[in-house]
Amino acid sequence: MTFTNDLPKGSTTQVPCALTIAGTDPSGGAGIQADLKTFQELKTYGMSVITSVVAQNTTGVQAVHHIPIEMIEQQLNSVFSDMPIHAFKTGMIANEDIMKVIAEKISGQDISYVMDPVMVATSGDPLIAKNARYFLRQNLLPLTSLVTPNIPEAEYLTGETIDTVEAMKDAAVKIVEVFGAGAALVKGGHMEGEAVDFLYDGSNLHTFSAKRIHTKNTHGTGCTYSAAITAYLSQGVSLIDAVGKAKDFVTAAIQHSFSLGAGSGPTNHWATREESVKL
Ligand SMILES: Nc1ncnc2c1ncn2[C@@H]1O[C@H](COP(=O)(O)OP(=O)(O)O)[C@@H](O)[C@H]1O
Ligand SMILES: Cc1ncc(COP(=O)(O)O)c(N)n1
Repeated sequence: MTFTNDLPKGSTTQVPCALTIAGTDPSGGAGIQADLKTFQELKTYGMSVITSVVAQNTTGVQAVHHIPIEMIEQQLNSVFSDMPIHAFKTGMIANEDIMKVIAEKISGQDISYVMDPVMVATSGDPLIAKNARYFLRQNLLPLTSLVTPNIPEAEYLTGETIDTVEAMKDAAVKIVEVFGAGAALVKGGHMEGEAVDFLYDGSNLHTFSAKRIHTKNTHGTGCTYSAAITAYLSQGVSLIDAVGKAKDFVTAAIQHSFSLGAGSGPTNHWATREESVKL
C-alpha cells in the first residue's frame, strides 16, 4: 500500500487519515459514529461521508432518510479533492443509486478499500434494498481490498448455506476467487463456540480466534471491527497484521461493552485504555 501524502502544513509528523462512507447511528454504537470513535481511539485522523441518516438505537431502527445523491457526490468531492486518504471503508449503502456514485468516485483510486457489506442491523432491521445486493456484489466488491461479511452476508454473497467452519473458509475463498474481492474476512460472530474469523488474502487462509463473550451488547461490532482494520491499513500496517490488531480491539470492545439502552448495547471503543478496563 502506498503512503504518500504530503505533511499537513505546520505538522512535524505524518498523520494517518481514514475515511468512512456510511450511515449514521444517533445512539452512537454503530455506523459513522462507531467508525469515527474507532479511528480516534486508534490515533487516526477520521473523516466521514454520510449516505443515510438512520433513526436507530439499541432496540432497532425507527426511521431512515437517504441523503440525496448529489449531496453524497458533493461530500465525496469535498474530501477526495482536498484531503489525504490513506484508507477508506464503506458501511451502509442503501440502494443502487448511492452505490453507483461511490463506485464512480473510487474506481481507479489506489487506496485501500475495506467494505463492510452491511445488510441487516443486529436488531434484524434491513439496511439495504434487497435488489441492491446484486449490484453491490457485481460492481463494488471487485473494487475492494478487503470485504468483511458476517455469516448471513457471506451466505448472500456466495449463494451457499454456511453452518460449519469449513463452509466459512470456502466462502472466503469463493468471494475472492469467483466474485473478485481483494481479500475476504468471513466473521463467525453468528456461529456457536469460539468467535473465529477466516481471512483469505488471495493466496492463504488465516484464522483469527477469540473466546466468545456472553453478552447481548454487540450493537456495532461489525462497524467497529472494519473501522479498526481501516485505521491500521491507513497507518501502513499489513493486511494480516491489521486484521489481527483489529480483532484484539473489537474483542476488548465487546468484553467491556456497555449495558446502555433496553436492547443490544454498544461496544466500548475505549476499552483498551487502562482506565476503561478498570470500570
Ligand atoms: N459474543 C462475542 N464474543 C466475542 N467475539 C464476538 C462476539 N460476537 C461477535 N464477535 C466477533 O466480533 C466481530 C464482528 O463479528 P460479527 O458479529 O459476525 O459481525 P456483524 O456485527 O457484522 O454481524 C468478529 O470478530 C466476531 O468474531
Ligand atoms: C448505519 C448503520 N450501519 C451499520 C449498522 C450495523 O451494525 P451492527 O454491527 O450492529 O450489525 C447499523 N446498525 N447502522
